[in-house]
Parts: sequence; C-alpha cells; structure tokens
Amino acid sequence: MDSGLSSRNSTLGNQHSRSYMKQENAKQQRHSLPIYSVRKSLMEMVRKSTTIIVLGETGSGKTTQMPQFIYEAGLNGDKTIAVTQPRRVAAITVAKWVAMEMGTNLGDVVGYTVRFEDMTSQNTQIKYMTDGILCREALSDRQLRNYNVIILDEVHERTVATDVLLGVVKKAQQIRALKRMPPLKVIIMSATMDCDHFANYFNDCPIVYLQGRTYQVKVYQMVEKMHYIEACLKTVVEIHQTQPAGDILVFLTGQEEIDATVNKMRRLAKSFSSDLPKLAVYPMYAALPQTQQLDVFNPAASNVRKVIFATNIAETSITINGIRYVVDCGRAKVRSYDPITGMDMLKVAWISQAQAHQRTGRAGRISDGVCFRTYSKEAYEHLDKMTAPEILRCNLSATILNLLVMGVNYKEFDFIDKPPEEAIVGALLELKALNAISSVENPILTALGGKMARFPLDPKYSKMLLSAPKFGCLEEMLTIIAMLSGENIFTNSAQKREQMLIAHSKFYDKSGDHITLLNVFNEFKTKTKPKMWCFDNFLHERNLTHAASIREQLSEICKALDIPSSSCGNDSIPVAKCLLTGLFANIATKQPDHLYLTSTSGLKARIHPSSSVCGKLRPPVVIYTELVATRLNYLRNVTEIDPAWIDEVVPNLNLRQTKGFNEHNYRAFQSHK
Ligand SMILES: Nc1ncnc2c1ncn2[C@@H]1O[C@H](COP(=O)(O)OP(=O)(O)OP(=O)(O)O)[C@@H](O)[C@H]1O
Repeated sequence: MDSGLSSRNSTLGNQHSRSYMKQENAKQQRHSLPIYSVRKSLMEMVRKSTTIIVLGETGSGKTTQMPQFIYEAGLNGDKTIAVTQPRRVAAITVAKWVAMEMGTNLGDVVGYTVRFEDMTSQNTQIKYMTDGILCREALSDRQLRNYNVIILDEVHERTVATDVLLGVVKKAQQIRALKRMPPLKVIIMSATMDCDHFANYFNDCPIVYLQGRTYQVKVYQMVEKMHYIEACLKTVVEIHQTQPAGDILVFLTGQEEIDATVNKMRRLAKSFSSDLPKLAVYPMYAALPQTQQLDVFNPAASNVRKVIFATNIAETSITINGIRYVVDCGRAKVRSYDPITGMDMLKVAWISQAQAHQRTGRAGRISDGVCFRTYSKEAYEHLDKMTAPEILRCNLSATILNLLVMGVNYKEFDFIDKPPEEAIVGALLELKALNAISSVENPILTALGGKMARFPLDPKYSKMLLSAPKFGCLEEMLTIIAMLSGENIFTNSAQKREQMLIAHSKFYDKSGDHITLLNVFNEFKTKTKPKMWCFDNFLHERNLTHAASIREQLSEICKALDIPSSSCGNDSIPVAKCLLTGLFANIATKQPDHLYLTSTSGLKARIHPSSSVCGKLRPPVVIYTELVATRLNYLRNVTEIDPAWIDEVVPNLNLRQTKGFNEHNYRAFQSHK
C-alpha cells in the first residue's frame, strides 16, 4: 500500500514540477519578448492617451503581454480589460496561454468569452473575447461601462464586427467624455495595418512602433509554376526529406480541399523511407469540432513531425508549438456577398500582403523559421497591401438591426469605411420583409425587430424562432436553429464512405435537411453513451453537445421573452411553414434540367451533395438556408415546401421588393412553380 501511495505522489509531484517548469520557462520567454523592454514607456503612453495604435511585428508580444502590462500597472482600475480577437480559436488559445503565464486557472483572473461559451468569472480581469461578443455587449450598454480599457487586436483583418466596434468605442469615448465619466482607453493593435488610416479616424492619436522581433523567418518564393495544391504537397515532401526537425503549417483555402489534401498526404507519407521521422497529418478549419481544432496545439511525440493543413483560422494571433516551417499557397476562401443577387459567395481569392506577412509570422514564434510561398515574387508584389474590409462585401442586415437597437442611425454612424449604399438598402429591404423595421425610407425598429435583436443570431433565424408559437413548434425550431448555428455535426470519412452514408441516411427525412437535423438531435438526447453512439454513427459528439448548449441558451432567451413552449411532434409541415417565415426569399424551383432556380436572384444551383434530398426524387420546390458559390452554386440545408404555403405564411410577401430581385428570372420562376 505504501509503495502505491508513494508512486501516486511522485506522479503528482512530476506533474506539478512539469507545470511549474512550463510556467518558469514562459516567464523567461516573456522577459525576452521585444515588447517587454519597452513596457514602462508603453504604459506611460497608455496613461497619457485615450487611444493609441500599436504596430509591432508578429510574435513581438502584443496579444499576450499588453493586457498583462495594463493589469500590472493597474490602468484598468476596478474593471476588466477586454481584448478582442476576430477568431474564436485565437481567443481561447491565447487566454489559456496567458492564464498559464500568470499562474492562474483559466476562467479566474484570465478568461475568455466566445459566442455560446463563457469562461470568465467574477475574478476575471483580462477577458479575451471575439469582436462579435463585444458588439453584442454594446447593444445593452453603448458606453461600455464594464470596461476602462479595450484592446482591439488584429484589426487588419477588418471583420465586420471589428469595423462596427471601432465606431462603437469611438462613440463611447465621446459620450463618456461629455458625461465626465472615467475615460475609455482604446488600444488598436496589429502587425500589419494601415496605421495612418486608423490614426486619422481616432483624431490623430499616437502610433507606437514596436521595434524588433524575437525570431527570424527566412522567406522563399517559388519559381516553378504549378497548381497551388500540388505545390504545397511538393514543398511539404521536400521539407520533410531535406530539412531539420520542426513541424509544418500549410495554408490552404477550405475544408474540402484540406480534407482531400490531408488524405493525399497521409497516403504519400506511407511511401516515405523508414529512416525519416513519422508524419502526423492534421486538418484545421472552422467547421471542425473545437476539441479537434485544439488538438493541433499538442506537441508531437518524439521522432514525429506534425503537418497541419489549415485555413486562415491559423493565420493570426495563434502560436502552434513546434511550427518551424510555413507553406503559404497565397490564397484563401473569401466570403463575399453580392447585394444585387443576395448571394453569399465563397470564392478562392488571392490574399493580401498583410495576410502573407501574418502567415509568415507563424513560423517564427518559438524559434527561427522558414516560410515557403508557393507563388512568385512578382505575384506577391501584385497582391493588395491590405485586406479589404469585410463590411464592404457582406450582408449587413444583422449590423443595421443592431445599430438600430443601439439607437444609432446607420446614416450617421461613423464607419471607418462606409459600406456601399446598395448593401445598406439590401439590408433594409430584408429587415422590412422580416417586419423588423417600419419602413425602408425611415426605418424605425418594430417591437418584433427589438425582440429579434435579443438573439445572437442572423435576423432570419431569430424571426423563425419568434414565429414558432404561431405554428406550435418552438421546441423543434429551437433544436433546428441551434443545430444550424453550431458547427457541422456530420463527420466525413473518406475511408469508410459507404458505412458513413448508411449511418447518416438513417436520420434522413423525406421533407429535407432541417428535420434530418432534428432527428439526429432527438436521438442523441436519448443516448446514455453518446460518445460511442456518435462514433458509430459518424457524428461529432462535441458539436452535438455544443448544439445542446446553444439550444439551452436560445431557450433561456425565449423564456425571458415569455414565448410559450410548444411542440408539433412528428408533423414536419408546421416546421417547414415556420422556416418559410424567415427563409421566404430563399425559395428555389426545380427546372427541367434538374437544377434549381432561385426565386429572387434567378440563379441556377444544385442541391448540395450532403443533403438528404439529393437523391433521385428531388422535390419540385424547396427553401434553403444558404446559397453558396464555390466552383458551382449550391443550396445548403434544404426543405421541401408546397408553394401554396407561401401566401398562407407570408401573405404580403412581394418578392419584387426583396433584394436582388430580377424580374426576368422571377417570371421564369413563377412559370415553373
Ligand atoms: N500558446 C502558446 N504556446 C507557446 N508559446 C506561446 C503561446 N502563445 C504565445 N506564445 C509565445 O509568446 C510570443 C508572443 O505572442 P503574442 O501572441 O503576444 O505576439 P503578437 O505580437 O501578438 O503576435 P501576432 O501579431 O502574431 O498575434 C510568441 O511568439 C510565443 O513565443
């Protein structure tokens, strides 16, 4: 018994000493960061100015150190320091690292909040959060009174939420100054931004240029011309066969491409000489379950080289242990929105020089590194210097709705770069059609619009939830919206494709994908061993659990709004009708060539192959959740409807007044309906 006890103790002792060592190493590393040596003058600057811009090399220590310096200097008073990040994975991993550096548990002094997940407590002094979360907080408090210091990090990404936040914090600063409240200090940070543009916007605020970088990264540009995927694979093989130890991070564009390349790489790896270290190949993209995304952060075993194929979610802020080589294909999948057709497009496009620089920076986080760009120097020189602001190319309905809730007239809102007029009008038309505003010309928020903004959802989705009592299907809609708001619940297995398809088809409902999602969730909730069940059925357990938590949160908001619970049992018709209340502009009709014609924009599209109605008996009329253009146009998440329901559910619908309306195509659509 004694020996058992002592061995247990020694294991614990080892664990403690390991985490102690990790913290000690981090402390030493912290002191050697370029930002550390200038912390006193930096804090002096923050003390003196309301707004400052900090431009410093990738890895100089901005994201992890700036909040700690402010906290140590007590500049946040008795309030939490907010640090925004454009991406969830960055907010989470950076918070974990900083908690470790400060020797506290995550969620104590250091925490994070991302949509549908809060890892903070009353003790939290440094809160990493997505920019979207801070935008939501601003809805209930325009003066942002919970904070004295807000750090907007990685602003070069120019997400919609960051752009809105810039206007929101600027306004909050003005109101607080007028009311003689404690000032709101704002720190704008990036390694690659147009400082003058930001400084002009903030009344010529000071700019701090941080000198120096911790590690050097050599950049090589490709001379040979070949397709970028082939070029990436070739480069990885060459690195593996000729370069010293170090993990590899490869930037590709999207999920399908990454899955296919990961499989190819795994097959290739089997043919490598046994003298070489083993290759452990990982995918990394936003639709992967969070645990799997975080897996890539674990160090590789000895004599194993890690290769990660990632989208641009790995581009900024994050540090992946062991990465010494970056392979950059120079492209990214960019979501762009066409206000004329109302279509979201996912297109592969060249990145900006700022992004190329960020990607390069991922190789120099913990040692010197090398970046291989699979494109020529000339191609690099032709790239745009900065990434175009997302606000200039996205659907603005949620943004305009939120501004109206804040009591802000979007016409007077001080956008750092104003979105195009047609995008604003498109958003107003959509909000009017959803009955969220009184009119397009003089938009006043309706009671329904006010309720819609209570949900952290796209206005179309919140409209469906608020319509559910009318059709007696709130419970079903809560599940469906939660499932649509989370990440993909179906796993993809190239090796066991047949088995996977059989497993998934058990959940299929002939009405379409929305009821299919409902079936999966309902069955999942009955399982006592959900992990095993998910594994057997090719489902992501983590994503289903996450959907359950989203559902909980949406249900709480419904309760707060006094929306009575209701269920339609196994009847799929009320659900389809309820979906129509939000998706009425997303109707598509089957054409003789078996493609679908969309009602408003008149585009031809296919039902996505992952859909449960993608077989031979395709329904004549469907509503869809998303129309995305990759190489082809695809309708994602579709459900069959009876066209007769349109007049019943949305009697005053005038498709001619919806955005992207095209008369010619509309007539074609009507004649096929
Ligand atoms: N999760 C982590 N694991 C290991 N080291 C880390 C981690 N996070 C940060 N570091 C270390 O801290 C250094 C500074 O990181 P930090 O994110 O603060 O830099 P930054 O200037 O904000 O860079 P970027 O502009 O690329 O976000 C990194 O170069 C790395 O050495």
